Amino acid sequence: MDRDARIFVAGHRGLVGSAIVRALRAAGHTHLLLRTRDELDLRDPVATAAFFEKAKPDYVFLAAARVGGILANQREPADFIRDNLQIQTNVIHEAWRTGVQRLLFLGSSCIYPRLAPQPLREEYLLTGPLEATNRAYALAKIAGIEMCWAHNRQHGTRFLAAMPTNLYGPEDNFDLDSSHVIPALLRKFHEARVADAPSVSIWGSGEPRREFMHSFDMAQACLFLMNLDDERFDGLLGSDEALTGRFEPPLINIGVGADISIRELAETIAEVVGYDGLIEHDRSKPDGTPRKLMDVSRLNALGFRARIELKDGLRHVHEVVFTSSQADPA
Ligand SMILES: NC(=O)C1=CN([C@@H]2O[C@H](COP(=O)(O)OP(=O)(O)OC[C@H]3O[C@@H](n4cnc5c(N)ncnc54)[C@H](OP(=O)(O)O)[C@@H]3O)[C@@H](O)[C@H]2O)C=CC1
Ligand SMILES: C[C@H]1O[C@H](OP(=O)(O)OP(=O)(O)OC[C@H]2O[C@@H](n3cnc4c(=O)[nH]c(N)nc43)[C@H](O)[C@@H]2O)[C@@H](O)[C@@H](O)C1=O
Repeated sequence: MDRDARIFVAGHRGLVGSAIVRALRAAGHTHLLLRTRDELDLRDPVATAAFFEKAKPDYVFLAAARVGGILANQREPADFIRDNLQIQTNVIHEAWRTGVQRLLFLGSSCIYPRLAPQPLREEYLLTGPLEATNRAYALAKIAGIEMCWAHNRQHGTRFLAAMPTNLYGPEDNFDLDSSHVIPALLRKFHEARVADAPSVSIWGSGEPRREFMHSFDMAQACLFLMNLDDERFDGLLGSDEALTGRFEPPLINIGVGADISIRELAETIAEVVGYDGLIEHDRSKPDGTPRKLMDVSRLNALGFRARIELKDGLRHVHEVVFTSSQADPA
């Protein structure tokens, strides 16, 4: 991407979008196109079309979505499938119509079957039943992958779908009902330490395993992919199965390649925060998928590796969010 390229970061105030904006600015990009949801609701096809016609982006990072943790996904499946289908349909369609050079669509590791072999390889897409707690969200994301693929096949576009593992970082959602596990536990343990509370309750059995990546590394991976030379980028764009006989969607996993149990995560967060009380389990809350470990060999083979160790990343987020330090995680 040239430094003066017109780059639309959809969802630029979110966890991932804000990290992408920081990474783009650090790399010297000056022509960033940024709109809040109030300025441009991407569920609205007319407003989205008008924006693309006027702003004419060269590149699009599609990090706008309805996002939430296990409970939000379970309680509001209609909102999750509707908003995400609408946002991605409008953005992908307009990106094709207005001649965007490259688009990066962000999906999620929950697109893979609930009981897929581990680590999760890109080829496991559509090979089995999905996890019930986030099936609506996952199906919207799968539709997004197919939309990128269909546009590449029919229109020769260069739209790539990246599937990140579970993410965390400074601009996360820290609401205890709707957030993901890391922001929830950072807040719960921090508040318990301040209040000198005897115990902290975590959801589920603590046995599920998850892989976590800091939003700094996630943003670096996104820029790395969008900056690949044509030969390597085009090599990720999938083939036409009807012609080649091979199932090759335009799909690449983003992750760190290592996971831990939720119980171990809770113990690590307690240590980072300095809390030494008891950890209890609220078994009325769902566990979700037993394990989601990404196979990141395709990304690694291209030359990208995540840099931030989980404990360092947790310390960074705790400092920035709960002690107002502006430390750089890398
Ligand atoms: N967080 C995670 O653990 C993971 C996230 N992902 C994916 O990464 C991407 C980014 O997620 P994340 O940064 O965590 O999400 P956030 O919830 O932090 O941010 C979402 C962003 O999307 C914008 N947005 C939401 N709805 C609309 C809309 N209707 N019109 C315009 N903008 C909208 C929000 O805008 P505003 O700020 O103006 O409200 C916000 O900036 C998503 O595609 C998500 O599925 C994938 C795997 C894991
Ligand atoms: C990224 C991914 O995120 C979602 O899936 P998830 O990985 O299951 O998300 P989660 O981070 O909310 O939970 C991870 C694990 O942690 C446990 N857990 C313990 N205590 C708390 C707790 O206090 N809050 C939360 N949220 N979880 C807790 C929780 O019970 C679960 O076992 C998808 O819906 C979908 O959005 C998606 O793609």
